[in-house]
Amino acid sequence: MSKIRIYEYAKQNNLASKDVINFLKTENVEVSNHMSAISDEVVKKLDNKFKAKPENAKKGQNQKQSNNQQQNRQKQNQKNQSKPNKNKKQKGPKKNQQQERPAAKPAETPGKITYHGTLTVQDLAGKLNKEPAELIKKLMFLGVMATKNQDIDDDAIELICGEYDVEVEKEIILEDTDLDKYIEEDAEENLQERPAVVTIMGHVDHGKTTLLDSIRHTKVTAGEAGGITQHIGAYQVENDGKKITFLDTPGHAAFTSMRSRGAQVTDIAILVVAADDGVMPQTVEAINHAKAAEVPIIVAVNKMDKEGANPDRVMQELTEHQLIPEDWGGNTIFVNLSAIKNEGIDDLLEMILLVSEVEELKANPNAKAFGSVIDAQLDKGRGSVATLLVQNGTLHVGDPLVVGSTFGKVRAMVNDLGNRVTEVGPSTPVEITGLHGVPQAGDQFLVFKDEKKARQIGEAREQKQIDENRGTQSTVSLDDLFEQIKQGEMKELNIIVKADVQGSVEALAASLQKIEVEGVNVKIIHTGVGAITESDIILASASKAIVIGFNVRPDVNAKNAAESEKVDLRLHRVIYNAIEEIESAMKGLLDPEYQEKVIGQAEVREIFKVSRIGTIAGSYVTDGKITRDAGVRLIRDGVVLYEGELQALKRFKDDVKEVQTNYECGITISNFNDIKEGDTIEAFVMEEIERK
Ligand SMILES: Nc1nc2c(ncn2[C@@H]2O[C@H](COP(=O)(O)OP(=O)(O)OP(=O)(O)O)[C@@H](O)[C@H]2O)c(=O)[nH]1
Repeated sequence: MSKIRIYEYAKQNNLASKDVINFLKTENVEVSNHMSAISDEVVKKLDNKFKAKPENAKKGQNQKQSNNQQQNRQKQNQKNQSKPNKNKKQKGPKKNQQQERPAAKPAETPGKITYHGTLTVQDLAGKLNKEPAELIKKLMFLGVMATKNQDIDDDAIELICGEYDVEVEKEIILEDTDLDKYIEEDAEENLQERPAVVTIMGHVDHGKTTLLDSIRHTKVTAGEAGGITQHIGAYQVENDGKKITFLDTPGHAAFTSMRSRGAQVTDIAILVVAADDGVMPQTVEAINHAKAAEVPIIVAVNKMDKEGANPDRVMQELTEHQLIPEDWGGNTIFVNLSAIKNEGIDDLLEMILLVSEVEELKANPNAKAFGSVIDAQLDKGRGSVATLLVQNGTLHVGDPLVVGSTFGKVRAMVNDLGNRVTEVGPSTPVEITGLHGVPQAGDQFLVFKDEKKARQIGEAREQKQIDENRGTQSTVSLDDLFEQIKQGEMKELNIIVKADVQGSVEALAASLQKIEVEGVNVKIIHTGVGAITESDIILASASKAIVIGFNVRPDVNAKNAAESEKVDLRLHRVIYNAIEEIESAMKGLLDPEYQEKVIGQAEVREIFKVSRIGTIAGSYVTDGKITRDAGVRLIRDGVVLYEGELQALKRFKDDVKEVQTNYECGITISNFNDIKEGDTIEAFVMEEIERK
């Protein structure tokens, strides 16, 4: 791809950069200034405009002697070109194209046209060198009623072009779809303090929802007229004249799934632990999720009103996870409270404000707004409704914006109290309407100066999303690990370890942690006993981690999630192999020639014991197929009990080569008889894969 910049092109062709930029704008090519690089395609466009016809701009001198007549024509052409450029600002791009045309030579129908975004009838007429009226008539015959300035859809454009035998291509600018590129950096002096955004996490039933409600009721109802709060996915409260924003969906799964989409909205995590119950598995998960996101944790020891409440035990248990109270020489804040009795709520809010201060949370309220989607859905009456959290800048009604892979213009805004508002500043949640599509929680949004640009980028992002969904690029994969390490892109390799028993988890994690290759070491971000779950995969995706399963399998949801999130999942039955694989991958020594591929699964429905043969598993193929020469694994409750070979595969009495989905079969496994009803038999083959 050419990396010529506009000013270079202009210089080479004796043109003013401004004229080049103006022309590109009439062609809907996005350029910001004379330093912008332009693609080959755009250069071609410019050549067509500035070189082909006039051919004078740079060669005027030489041609002077050769042909006077031609020169006159050139002058004429030049005039025609410069005229529209001069008054471009007042008249807009579409008129320019029109104005140019009458002076041009008899208009020829082009062989091919390209466009991006949408076209009005007039735009299309211009591109085809036809009169808009002619197109309007043709459209009418095709059953499309449109006026000159109306946008026509892609199908209609194609139909019209077909009528004229013109090839048509819709261009999507895939470069520059990254919203980060458009975020302007804020000067330090423009930054002001902003409210903290808080997420509440913790084990099931430890009181997350009750705490959220309690904070809302004690704080919101007090000051606000009416006091009926809307559930828009987040709310704000005031304490000591300072605001705090709470995300309304408690739990680390939501938190991390947002993070996996690029949204890091939480500034502080409140870890709720019931004083009578202590640290439970999901408490640990929540800690790991918060740590992976590098978010400070405040511990809320809840249910202090209960009889068995034992806050000391909670503290004790949490020290094992490096959350050490200040009293014991650590730096984790613990607040004892009772959500149900509204006790200790003020203390908690005070502590949140304290941590906010330490974190120096700041934003520029005068910038163009950007932030994240908290929640979004399609409403029957209102169309796409999205709750956005403004993270920087101020969002106004009427602002054009790109949100995830969609775009629009803020039509109306409603805050968490159900009031209509016209503008909202940093750390404020607000529900908006006016988007063309429904974004996803965790998507980022950014306000643009004009609607057209928002639309172009929104459409390009949508296209990119579609392409990416088709693609197979993984987040972090052992296959390209070495490349990433070599390029210095990776400092730490994040790993999640799941195994059948705690002993294996610990052994594996300890060995993995010792690996260090070229300054890159392994960081175990989460461990657990049991099958690999969707939550593990989401955490892996958000943290760019690899998941290692030792004697365990992913459950169905996890398997699907790993596929869609492109998380590299490695399953092992020998600890040494797991360690060696990681080490080799980091050293670039991974032998990628063979890879295991699961080809099918069968459910064991009935057991027949035949003394001569052993246990025959009367099975039903639920997925893929089972083949005679495949390797097999016996899985019970997500745990691999045995891995080996098939001894026999039968349909009724006959030996068969393979059995497809939805068929029954009899399976015997070589040297293994401990098969039970409800077990799963998984068939796999070793497949040769292409080396990168
Ligand atoms: N005694 C007492 N009970 C509480 C307190 N806080 C919550 N509970 C009770 O604990 C139970 C669970 O509370 P929730 O707020 O639903 O817990 P949660 O963590 O949101 O639970 P999930 O949404 O299922 O994860 C409910 O019956 C609450 O009434 C408290 O401070 N004291």
